This record gives sequence, structure tokens and C-alpha cells, in this order.
Amino acid sequence: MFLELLSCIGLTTVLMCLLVRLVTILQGSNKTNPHPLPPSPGIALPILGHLYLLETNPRRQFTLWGQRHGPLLSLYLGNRLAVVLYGFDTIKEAFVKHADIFSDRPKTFVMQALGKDKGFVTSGPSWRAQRKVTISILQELGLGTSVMEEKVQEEISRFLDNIDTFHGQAFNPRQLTMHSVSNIICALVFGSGFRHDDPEIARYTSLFGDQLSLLEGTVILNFLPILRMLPGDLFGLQKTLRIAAQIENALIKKQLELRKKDIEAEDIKDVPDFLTGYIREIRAHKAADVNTSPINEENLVAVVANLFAAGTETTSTTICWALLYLVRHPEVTDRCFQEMVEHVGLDRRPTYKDRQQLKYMEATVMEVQRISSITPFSLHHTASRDIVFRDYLIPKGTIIMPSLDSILLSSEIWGDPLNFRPGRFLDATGQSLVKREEFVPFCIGRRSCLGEALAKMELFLFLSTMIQKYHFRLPEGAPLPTLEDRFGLSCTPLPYKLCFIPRAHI
Ligand code: HEM
Repeated sequence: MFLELLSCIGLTTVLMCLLVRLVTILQGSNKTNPHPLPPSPGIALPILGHLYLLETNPRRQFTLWGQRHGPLLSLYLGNRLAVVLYGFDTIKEAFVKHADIFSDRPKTFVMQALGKDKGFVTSGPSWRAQRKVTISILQELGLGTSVMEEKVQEEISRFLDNIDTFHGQAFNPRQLTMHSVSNIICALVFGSGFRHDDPEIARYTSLFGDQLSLLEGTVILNFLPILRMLPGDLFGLQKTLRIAAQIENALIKKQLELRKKDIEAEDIKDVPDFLTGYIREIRAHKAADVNTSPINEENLVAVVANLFAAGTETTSTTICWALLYLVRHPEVTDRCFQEMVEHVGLDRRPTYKDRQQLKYMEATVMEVQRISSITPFSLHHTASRDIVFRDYLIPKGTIIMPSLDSILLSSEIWGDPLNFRPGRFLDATGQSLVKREEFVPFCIGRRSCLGEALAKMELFLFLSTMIQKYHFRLPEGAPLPTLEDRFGLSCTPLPYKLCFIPRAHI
């Protein structure tokens, strides 16, 4: 594909770039330079950089490069220099010890077009303010507590009803789980403004899914600027922007205006939802006469969109991986079920408090997150200034890619990383969880996932409830679903179908 692209580009441009790249390479390989760039996997071509080396699913390739060149690897993604960090110590040193330098997000063409430098796509004081306010409102809303659990449990009831409409027939659980976890974000963000039977809201939340898939196609525009000149909308950028504007105007801003009216009418003091909490913060900042405060409506809209984007795809992908591993490992499913029978019984649904007894279940969720490693490079960071890190130069603006695969799938850390073995997270008695700091599916440092508490609650409750209620069966004659993944914003399982047979029917 890249060779075809090359042929579209004028010869003069190629030669000019070749010259520039040659100079860069010579500079980079200058042995007298006391601090060179980290080693790279091969020659960087003009325009393409190292993109020509990448396979469609480059995970294994990056792992091999890490073993050969790590713990730091530099490569050009088109015209952008990127450094991949390998191993727990390296990533911790960068994101925790040097957090001041490694906590920014890179400015990319697509994110700028979409985010207009708002919400969580930003860096510096604006991002810090969004993170602080968001965390404090989510805590007020009871993130990780029984208040939040009520919302999750309500949605699980609807999820089970939806599964039952298939009457044991095979279906791909992806869409249902996406729908349910985005309803949970809706309930969190819009509170009483969100009605489950509102078809308009359902339409816009499903558009979020479309937008995320479209976004994947646009990523190449970040690295090969020349492609932006091609006529038409080959990479779907215009379509992505249109959907983003639709979601922003017809869903988020509309709900925002409704909420503002409610607040004026009722003079609401406590915080029933995220919108109300953020509006209250905006007013507090205005009252304090902080005119330039980043706590404003534009950022509110962006933060809400970010919560949807960050909180739906990831959680639903993990649930789909969990179901896939559970059907491949019936002995694990059986043990989770036996534990459920012993500690919870079958007369009531499991609660989040039950995880104190359901240790094997909790270990199973952790093992799914470890082995599926759904965001192998986390989200990209950038260096906010030049730094010499482990004797290599990392220039300001370099894209930083932490290889979470190099931790979650490391033989040195886990011994047998490719075996699905929840017991690795339990002590010898099998009664207590072993917490490992190398368990990093939410990454580490100042940028680590701020939805971690909600995600853990959702994963535990959705999966334990499904195990309590159903046998997971493959359709008659279907082979075991493959462990191959589809590389994208998060790494998803290839589509598969399952039958959910109520245990009571067997
Ligand atoms: C299994 C589910 C989830 C996984 C595996 C996951 C993983 C991650 C990862 C790897 C990052 C990037 C951290 C970094 O850049 O260093 C991240 C960021 C983020 N996540 Fe999650 N996440 C999940 C669920 C959620 C949920 C449910 C929410 C919201 C309620 C959420 C909100 C966010 C936000 C807002 C950020 C950006 C933080 C920032 O830039 O400061 N995530 N997540």
C-alpha cells in the first residue's frame, strides 16, 4: 500500500525529502554525539519514515524490536519521531519519576481537528484543571461506591433482558455490551436527563461507536501530511468530523441547555450528574472572576465526549475478551461459578461487595485484562522538552509510546504470560489476591486512566452476573474463537458468536 502511495507523490518531492532525511540519519548516527537518539529498527525512508516496516497488526513486531533493541526504540512514523518505551522500570521512570516531562499529549492533526485543544486531549494547566474537576465530580457522584453500583446494576438488568431476547440463539455480544456500557456513561453524565427509552439518545450514543471506528482510518493523516491533499474523503476525516459535530450539538449541548434550565428553576445544590457538577464549577469560577479559566462550556462538551470515547470501547472490548477466554476455558468458568454458589448462592445477583469473597472471580477479571492487553501502547504521550533519558536524547515533541505489552505479556514478570491462568493473581491458599505493581492495564503516572474504579466495577459485575446466570456455548459445530486480535484504537477480538443458555434450563 505504501509503495502505491509513493508513486502518487512527485519525484522532486521525494528527492528533496530524501536529502533532508539523509542529513537527519547522518546526524542521528553521528558517533561523536554524546547522546544519540535511541536505536531504530532500520532505515527511515523519505516521507514514510519506518511506516513501510509495519505490518497490519504490528504488535508482535514491536515486541521483537523491543527484545532486540529495547528498552528504548526510536522510529519515524512518517514525519514524526516516536520513541517506544519497554519494560516496567523504564515506563515507571518516565511516567512517575519524570512525570513533569512525560505527561503531555502530542498535538496531532486529527486530534486538533476534532478536539480543538479541549478536554483531555490537551496538556498543561488546562488538562490539569479538567482532570482535577472531573475526578472531584466523579467522586462526588460516588465513583466506585454503592451509589454508582446502583446505576451499573440497573443497566445489567436491562442487559440480561436483552440477552434473553435471543432465547439461547448465537449472537455476537459486542453490540449489546457497547450499548450497555455507553448507557452507564449516559446515566453518569446526564443523570435524570437520560431516559433509556429515548430513541434519539440511543441513536447518538451508537454514533460514538461509529466515530471510534472511523477515527482509526484517519490516524495515518497524522503521520503522512501529504495524504491530506488527496481529493475526496478517502480516510473518512470529514465524516468523522460531521459525526463529532452531530454528537456535540444534538446530544451533549442539547442536554447541557436542558440542565442549565433545570438548575435555574430548582436551584440544585447537590450533584445528581456530571453535567450539573461541571456547570456548578463553571459558575464558581465565574463568581471568583477567573475569566480565563479553562473550566468553561467548551471544555465541558469536550470532556463529556472524552468520557464516552474512553469509557465505552475499552470496557466493552474487555468484556468481549473475557467471554472469549471463558468459553475457551470452561474449567475457569466452572470454578468462578462454584465460588459463586458457595459465597453468593443463586437467589440474588452478585454485588460489588461480594468481591471480598469472590477472589477467584476477581483474579479472573485481572487475568483477562492482563492477557488481552487491549491498549498495547496506552495513549500516546509526548516529551514537553528535550531530555537525556537513559543516555539517549529524546527531543521535545517526540511521541512517546509506552509498550504495555512489554509489561503485561513479559515472560520475566509472569513466567508463562501466554497461558490464561487466573491463579497467578492468588496466593498459595487461593484466598487472597496478590497485587502486582506490574499489573498496568490502566497505565501509570499522572495520565493514568481516571475511569479505573468504574471500569473495575463494571467488569466484575457484568462478568460475575453472566457467569451466575448462563452457560456460554459455541454454536453447533463452530470452532473455538481465535485469540488473534484486530489492531486499532483498542485491540479487539475478531468477531465471534456465543449462545447464552440460562443455567436454570439445563
Ligand atoms: C477496561 C476499561 C478501561 C481501560 C483498559 C482503560 C485504559 C486507559 C488507558 C491505558 C489510558 C491512557 C493512560 C495514559 O495515557 O497514560 C486511559 C485514559 C483515560 N481513561 Fe480509561 N480505560 C478504561 C475505562 C475507562 C472508563 C470507564 C472511563 C470513564 C469513565 C475512562 C476514562 C479515561 C480518561 C478520561 C482518560 C484520559 C486521562 C487523561 O488524559 O488524563 N476509562 N484509560
